[in-house]
Amino acid sequence: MLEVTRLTKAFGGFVAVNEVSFSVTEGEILGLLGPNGSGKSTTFNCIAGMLKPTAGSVKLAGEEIAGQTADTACRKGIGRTFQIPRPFRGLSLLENAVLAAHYGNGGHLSHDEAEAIARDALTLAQLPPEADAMVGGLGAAGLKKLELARALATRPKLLLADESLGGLDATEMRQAADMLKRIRDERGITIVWVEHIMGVLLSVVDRVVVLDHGAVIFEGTPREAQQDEKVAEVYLGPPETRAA
Ligand SMILES: Nc1ncnc2c1ncn2[C@@H]1O[C@H](COP(=O)(O)OP(=O)(O)OP(=O)(O)O)[C@@H](O)[C@H]1O
Repeated sequence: MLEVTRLTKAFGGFVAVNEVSFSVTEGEILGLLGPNGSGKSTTFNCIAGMLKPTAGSVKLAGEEIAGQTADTACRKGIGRTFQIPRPFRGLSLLENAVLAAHYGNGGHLSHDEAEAIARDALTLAQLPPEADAMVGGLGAAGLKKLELARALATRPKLLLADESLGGLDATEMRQAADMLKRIRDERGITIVWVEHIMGVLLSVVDRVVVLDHGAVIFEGTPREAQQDEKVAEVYLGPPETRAA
């Protein structure tokens, strides 16, 4: 469904993403991992149309989408969440999701259609779909859920989830991971999930791609990732510096 080939993004002379290639099959959950600054968000932003790649190809269902704008990517079926949620705080949860539904569908929906999609997205994200539920009362976990609901309301085929666990406690992380799995299992939405921590992600994803310094250093199953020396080095440092 998604084919990223030799994707490269340079900022001036600095190459943040260097010939990154990976593919995602329909219905899969792929974990895109790597330490801070390894190029995960830049890769994401090139796929979602927030950044124009310097070189390389991004194909969605066989169609080249590299260099297209974010709204084109969204209308072609790529939904994304952001690391730092920025909802419209003066609006209700439902109004936030309705706006996302209109945006993701090119403004072609009637109000009733957009509202039905928005309520469904809020319910899927385990948020109250009632018209009077406001953003103000949400904590970190609630804001992450709203971020997810807004992305779901665009009716994506491919969901790019950016650091869905940031700022959550252990229980909330487990719930967030289970929610992404349920979204894939129940709706068949393909997911690329970016995190800098491995933790609970490994129990949910089908496959893992690990970036370091802008390049792919590992691709395989979660079990293989846990046993891979290069992955351990990136996360834990060289063997001689690790605690016994
Ligand atoms: N607009 C930009 N201009 C210059 N350098 C940038 C820009 N965006 C990102 N970078 C640099 O590119 C590198 C990769 O950044 P990126 O945000 O993609 O990493 P990341 O893996 O997502 O990190 P994190 O886990 O902290 O979000 C970093 O060194 C970062 O400083």
